[in-house]
This record gives sequence, C-alpha cells and structure tokens, in this order.
Amino acid sequence: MNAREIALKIINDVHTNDAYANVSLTRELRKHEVSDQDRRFVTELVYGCVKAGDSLDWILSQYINRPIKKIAPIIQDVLRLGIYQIFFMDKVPESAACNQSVELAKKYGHIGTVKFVNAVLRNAVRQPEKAVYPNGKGQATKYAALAYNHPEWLVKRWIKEFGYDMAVKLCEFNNTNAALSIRTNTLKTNRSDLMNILSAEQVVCYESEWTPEGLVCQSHPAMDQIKSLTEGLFQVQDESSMLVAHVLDPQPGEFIIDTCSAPGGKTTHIAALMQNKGRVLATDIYEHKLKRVNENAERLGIQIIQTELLDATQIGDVYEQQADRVLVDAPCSGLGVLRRKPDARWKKSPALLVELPKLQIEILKSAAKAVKPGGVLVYSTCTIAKEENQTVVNLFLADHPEFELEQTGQFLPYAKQKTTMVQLLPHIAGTDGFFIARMKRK
Ligand SMILES: C[S@@+](CC[C@H](N)C(=O)[O-])C[C@H]1O[C@@H](n2cnc3c(N)ncnc32)[C@H](O)[C@@H]1O
Repeated sequence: MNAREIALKIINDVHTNDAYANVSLTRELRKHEVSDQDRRFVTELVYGCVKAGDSLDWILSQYINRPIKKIAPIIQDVLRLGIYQIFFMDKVPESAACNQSVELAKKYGHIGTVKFVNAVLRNAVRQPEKAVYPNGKGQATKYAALAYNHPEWLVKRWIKEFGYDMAVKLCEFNNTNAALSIRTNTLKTNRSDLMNILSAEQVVCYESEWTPEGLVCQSHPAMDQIKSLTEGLFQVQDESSMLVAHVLDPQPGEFIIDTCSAPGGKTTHIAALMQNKGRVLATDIYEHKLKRVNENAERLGIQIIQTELLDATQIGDVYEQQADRVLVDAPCSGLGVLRRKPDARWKKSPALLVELPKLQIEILKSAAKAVKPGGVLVYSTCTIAKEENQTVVNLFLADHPEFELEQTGQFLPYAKQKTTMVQLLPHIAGTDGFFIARMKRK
C-alpha cells in the first residue's frame, strides 16, 4: 500500500467511524512498513486534510454541482486528499496529485467515479481562481473560518470575545505544530542532568520559561527510541498543565485527592512535589484510564499513588472533609488544546458548552466536600471557554461561602500574575490554553 492509500484509509476512518486521527495514524503506520519519508508524508496528508475540514469541502463545492455528502464516503475522501495536495502542499506536483487520486478512485470506485474524480481535480488545477475564499462585506467571519480552517461558530465566538485580529491569531496558533514538552521527574534526576542525557539521545530541547522542571523539545527521535522515557526520567506534559500542581502546592506527608486524574500527568507531578511522601488518591470514571495512571506511577518510581474507580460527583460523600488538598482537573471541551488534535475542532459544538458546565459544577461541589477545614481546592481545565471556567467557579463560590478564592496567579512558579484566576490563552502564552483557580476552605 503506498503512502497516499494509507492516508486515505486513515482519513476515511476519521470521517466515517469517528476515529481519532492520531490513534488511527499510529495503528496504520505500525501495520505497514513505510520509510521515514513516507511516514512524514502520510502524517502531513492525514493531519493536514483532517484539520482543513470544511475548507476542503468548500473548495470542492466550487467544482462539483451536487452536494458532496451525496458522493460515496470513500470517494469524498479521495477528492479531499487530492484537493489538499493541489491547494495546500507546495511540494506535490499537481499532476501527481491528480494521477494518484485517479489511481485511488480506480481501486475504491468504478469507471464512473474514476472519470468524475479526474474531471473535478483537473478542473481545480485549471481554474484555481474559483477557490478564492469569499471576503466581501459581511463575510469576515466566513472568510476567517475558511482561511484558517476552523468551524464558523467557533470563529464567530472568538471574534466576539477577543476581536478579529486576536481571533485570527488564535486560529493561526491552533494550526501550528505543538512542540513536545516534558516534565523532569525530580524524584530521579534534575532538569540540567536530564538535558545532558537527552542531548546524548539526540533530543534537542531548551528550558521552559513557565516551570522549573519543564523542557521544550525542538527535535527528537521517535518516542519509543528515547531510553530516558522508559527509565522514568521524565513525563510528557504541556508546560501550562505543569502549572496546576504548583498552584495546588502539595506538601510531603499530606493526603491529596486528584478527582479526574487519568492518565496521571498531574497526579504524578503532585507526588513528585511531595517527594514521594504522603498519600495521593487518584480517581477517574474509567478503569482502563486508571491503568495508565498506575503505569506512569510505576515508570516514574512513585509509591504513594493509589487509584480508585470513583465518579467524582460522589467523591465528597465518600471522603468527606478528609483531604488536605483536592484537585478537580475537570473534563472539558478542550478548546485550549486544539493544536494538539487536528480533528478536535470539528467534533466540538456549542451544545457542549451548555452541557459540560453542569457536570463541572456537580464535580466541583462534591470535591469541595472532601476538603478539610483550612484545606485547598483547585479547579482547572484545558479550555478557554468562560462558561466552563470563570462562570463555574463564580457559581460555586456564590453557593459555598465557606470557600474563598485566593490569588491564584501568585502560586505560579514563574511569571506570577496579580489575578484570582489564571487563564492562559494559547496565542498569547504560546502554550496550551489552561484555566486554574485556587480556593481555600475557611
Ligand atoms: C482533563 S482529563 C484529566 C487529565 C489528568 N488530570 C492529567 O493531568 O493527566 C479529565 C478526566 O476526567 C475523567 N472524568 C470524566 N468524568 C468524570 C467523572 N464524573 N468522575 C471522575 N472522572 C471523570 C475522564 O475520564 C478524564 O480522564
């Protein structure tokens, strides 16, 4: 199977089976023996095509006079793949994009579809001016959505909230490739020693400006070839996510509950800050995800983490006033981490921002019950939607006078802020978008 056919299979899996692009990509690349060059080509085709989403369909619709959805799904994807190569990839000759798409149509379609694919793509090559995005009066939102490959509802929302220029910057940021960032496992090494070890393993990285244990990698070999990862010298984690455990500020010997813990990025950070002394209870609603917490803890050499399958909305009844500190790293829309998941932006909807806050408040209320008097409660998310962040915290506080909001920004290790809640915006901070609020029980 050649690179384009592998890419087609993955893209089709994403579109017809709702598969995650990264999961499907990893699985298919493992199945087929491909060169490094082809691996990069497949990845670029898949991520690029999936990310471009509606923009590809809009371009296609300029060359097809019937609804795209009426075409057989696999042929839709053959066309998307072809259009992507023609309009988005400078290094692929247009003739190769057309010819190879026709070959795929021969394999997955019939004589009619072969002619159709050939005609559509050759027309696109001949008349590229038809695919110029509309940018007239009153079309600014539509234009930005198409030009920066985001759903229109999201762009509209961000323009209202941040203004046009900032909304575009945010979209542009989401279209960049996220660098790998890692957290030094301070139970086994320190950041400068880790940098030397990584350098010998061909990992080029620099120190994070956000956290004392963070490193950002500019280039690295495949993850399964980095020995220091299997040896537990570091954990893969975004810089902004590393801020949460610092804000929680757990102390050795304490009892901490991490209510939505899997796969354990923050749980293991908490345990490291406690110097592996005390007790961390890591709960989640998925057993298979808790396995990941245990695997990470074992790899990192942590003994104080205990996992438990428990719905966070029940946690307060089970552990009433028992914990010194409780973390709620809530399930959220993930609107702050869109650059990491090319398909994610197309799977979100405005309805999610109505439904999720109900669960988030319920979890926060229950988690609060588990905090001892004088203890700390931290609420965090990787979204930038106010409904899931400030609104949730304010609603909770209005109903819980026994909790007071602290100067969360003062608990950041570096770049302290004079703010009661911290909201990192990706296009400004250069990190994943993250929200953190720290509260204290009186
Ligand atoms: C943002 S992720 C947590 C990431 C994790 N804290 C880390 O740093 O690696 C949210 C987690 O909440 C879990 N979750 C969703 N609903 C839950 C509930 N009602 N109770 C407990 N966990 C829940 C999900 O399974 C998911 O693992």
